[in-house]
Formats: sequence, structure tokens, C-alpha cells
Amino acid sequence: ELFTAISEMEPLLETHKRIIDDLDDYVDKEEKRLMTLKKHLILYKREHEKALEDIPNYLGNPINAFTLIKRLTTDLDHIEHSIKIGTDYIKNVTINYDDVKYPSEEDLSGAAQALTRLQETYHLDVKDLSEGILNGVIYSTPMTVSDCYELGRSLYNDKDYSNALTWMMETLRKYKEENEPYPFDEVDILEYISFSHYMLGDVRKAIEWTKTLLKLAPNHPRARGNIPHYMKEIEEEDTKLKRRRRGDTGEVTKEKDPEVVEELSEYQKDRINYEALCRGDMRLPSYFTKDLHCRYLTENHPFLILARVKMEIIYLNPDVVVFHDVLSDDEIEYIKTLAKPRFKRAVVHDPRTGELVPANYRISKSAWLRDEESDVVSRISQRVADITGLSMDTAEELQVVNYGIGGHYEPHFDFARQENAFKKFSGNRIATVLFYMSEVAQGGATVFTRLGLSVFPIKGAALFWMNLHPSGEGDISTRHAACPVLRGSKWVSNKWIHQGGQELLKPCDLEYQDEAYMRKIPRPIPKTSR
Ligand SMILES: O=C(O)CCC(=O)C(=O)O
Ligand SMILES: [Fe+2]
Repeated sequence: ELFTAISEMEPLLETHKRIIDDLDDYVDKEEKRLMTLKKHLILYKREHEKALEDIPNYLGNPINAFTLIKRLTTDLDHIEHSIKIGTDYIKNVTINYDDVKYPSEEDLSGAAQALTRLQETYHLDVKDLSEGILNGVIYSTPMTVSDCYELGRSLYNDKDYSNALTWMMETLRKYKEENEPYPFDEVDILEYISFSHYMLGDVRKAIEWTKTLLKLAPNHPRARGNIPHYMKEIEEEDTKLKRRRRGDTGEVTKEKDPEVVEELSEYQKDRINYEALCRGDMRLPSYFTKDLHCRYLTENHPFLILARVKMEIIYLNPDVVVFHDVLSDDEIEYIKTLAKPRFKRAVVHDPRTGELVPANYRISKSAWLRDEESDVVSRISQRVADITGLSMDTAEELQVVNYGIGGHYEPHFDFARQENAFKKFSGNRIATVLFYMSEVAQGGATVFTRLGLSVFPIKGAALFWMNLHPSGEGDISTRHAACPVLRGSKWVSNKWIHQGGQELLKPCDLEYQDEAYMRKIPRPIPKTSR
């Protein structure tokens, strides 16, 4: 898949350029050929009109007689030849090359889902989006009618009927404004609209739109066939409703399981927080933020006395810290270059099978880098050890990540909740160091859904937090996510530190963590006006 990482999309621009050059050449040749044909045609028409004015006189002129015959013999051969060259040329034109990269249907569907994810998370207006407007600013060329149609179609095929409907309505709006030929027409758009309504359970709307369709195409076989089918469904629904009102449904109504409802609303709450945090629509109360501060980190390692690290405490209990300027631009470029050729689509643990599988809720590409393969990688590991005061003996390799269009990682814990999930490692993931290797033009924040904390990437900085309580139990308040990238390309790398080897070392500010149990986590305040 190319859509899962921006860096993988670069070769597509080369493909695009090649198609542009060849099409340019083709159109040029065709235009010249057609110009010649057109010139002949104009001449013929003019001559013919002249001839019709006075036929005997016209044909009586020997020159006219000759040119007419010529036109119908040799000229005709030339013209036929010219048309034939055209068709041969058309036949031989190829814009499908074997040696370049192409996106697949899966990429199209991934990119379509990414667009709707951005639309939903960042509350984007569909009309603005299709006109290429983001937050009131023009940021790309408007989408064409056919772009909107393909997007709607792809969403429909992915069974996302609600978004398919939104985009088909937008397609219809644009279609009516423009007057150009497309490989689809209004009837096709209307069919998607009515079907989407039907799939969403709104049969009445489905009928309404099918009737609009039938006005344009009275003999449309599917539409005609659907009307009685829809009518029957409405009738059945009405009788069911009447029976239910009379109380003679014969259905056994099950008691709702209160726990299931509870679980769902917890998830929904998390979801609402997640999206609001991604938009930067939450803030922490001032009684809490007043204790946050910046300082130089000089403890943990003698090296730090010489090269002090700028430390910004952005959350207390559990402590979330940003270390500034810990990676240089050169190191970042080096790491990116090393990782790129090894990129694979990020996978997650399937709790049912225990296998690693790609998932829609984690869209990115990543690669793992070992300390032994480069001085830069081992130097970074050493830096993590110096800064955190933790042992790297049992840490994972450096994971380099690039997010694609709308790339994200939905709320999760970095620690494992199953005993055997990290069997290769010594213990659970005690701490995370998340290096930001790029800024992100818009979106792409790291957010902590239970803390109400949004962190927007700063190139060269690292985010650090402990995933486990001192007891070794997972700290559920560390639930976090990577927000969808709205504009730009997001690069990060993860260094996950494990429990093994930390026994004798004192993790950073552990006293604070002990105190944490006593303190209540403040609830973030939603920003009322944006
Ligand atoms: O990219 C981010 O901001 C967070 C990534 C993350 O949480 C992870 O990879 O586990
Ligand atoms: Fe994470």
C-alpha cells in the first residue's frame, strides 16, 4: 500500500510526470492532424455551398469538375490515410508503463477513507473540502465532479453509506453547475444517492430519490424494480409499528446488559475526547497548569552537566515530559534514509489470534533500526539512556514511523495487557520515548485521551512518559493516540524501554508517581469558542 506513508507516495509523482509528458505529446500531434482535417473540411463545405447555388454552371466549369473529382479520389485517400494514422496512433498510445509505480484500488479506498476521517475528526465542511478550502484558506485545486464521484463510489463500495451519500450529494451539486461530458451521468449519481439512503435504513428517502431518477430515466430497470420493493418494506414497517403500539408483537424484549451500555459510552467518551484533543479544542484547568514548568536536566548522567537538556514538564502525575533539541537535523535525515527502504505497513496485535495484522486504526509505515547497524542509531539509544536514567539493556530497536494521508493511530496503551504479549522481551514496556522527526503542517498531534493533553510535534524534540506504575501494573491514564495528519508528512520514532534491567535504577521522578495515586486527574475543559 502506498497510501499508508507519505514517503511512499513520492514515486507516484514521477509516474504522473511521465503520463503528463506523453499525453502532452499525443494531444499535440492529434491537434495538428485535426487542424489539417478541419481545414480540408471547411474548404469542402465552402465549395459545396458554391456548387449548390448553380449546379449546372458549377459543374460546367472544367476546373470545378476536376477539383471535385480530385477531392473524391486522391484527396479522399489522403484524408483516409490521415484518419488511419490517427487511429493507429491512438491504438499504439500507451500510458500504462511496466516500469513505474501505480497506486491500487486499495490505495484509492485508503485515501478515500482518510479524507472522511479528516472530515470527521477536524469537522471539515464537505463543500469546503471539495473546493480545496481548509480553515478558510485555499490549499489545493478544487475537486472535479469526477473526483467527488469516485470518492463517493469508493466509500459506497467500502459500505460507508453515510459518507458515500454526503459525497454523492456534493457530486450532484457540482454536476449541475458544470456542463461537461463524464463517463457517468446524473442518473448514476441519483442511483447511488437512493441506494445509500436505502442502505442507511431510510426507505422513504430512497423512494423519493428513485422517483427523481425515474423522471430523468423512466425506463431505468433497477430503479423501476426497486420502487415496489421499497413500498413493500414501508408497508411491513408500518404494520410492525402498529402491532408494537398495540403490544402484540410476540417479540421477547431482552433486558439490556448495563455493562455493555457502560462500555460503549466509555468508548464514545474516549472518542469525543480524542477528536476534540486532535483539534486542540481542550485545555487543562489553570490550577493544574500553574505547576507545570521548564528546567534544564542535569541529573541522571555526568554528560548532562556539560550538555544540558531542555526539559518541559507538560503534565504531572503521570509525568509527561518534552525534551527539546535532542535530535539534530542531520541525525534525523540519516535515520529517515536508513529506514525508508525497509518500510512496511504498521501492524497491530490481533487479540483474538495473537497475530500481527494491518488495521484501519493504525495507518502508517514503519521500520526497525538496530544499534549495531549504525553509530547514529546506537548514539540515539545512549542518549535515551542518559536522559531517562533507564537501562537500554532490554529496550526494543528504534522504530521509525511515517504517516500517510490521514495517517493516524487510534487511542491505545503502549504497555501490553496480556502476560505473553512481549515474550521476546524482558518484562512490559515500562516507558516510551517518542522522537518527533518532523513538524506537521496541520493535525498529527499526539494526544492523551484520559489526561486531556495534546502535544503538537516539534522537530528534534522527544516526548517521554512512564507506562507502568511503580508496582509494574499498567497505568491506564497513559492511553494516547496519534491524530490523523491533515496536511504534511509526519515522521516519528519510538524507543520502548522494558522493565528488565531497571530494578536497580531509579526511574525519573518516581516519587511524583507515588504521589499520583492520591491526586485526582483534572478534567480538561472544552474550549467553547474556536
Ligand atoms: O505518532 C505519535 O504521535 C504516537 C505514536 C504512538 O503512540 C505509537 O506508535 O505507539
Ligand atoms: Fe503509542
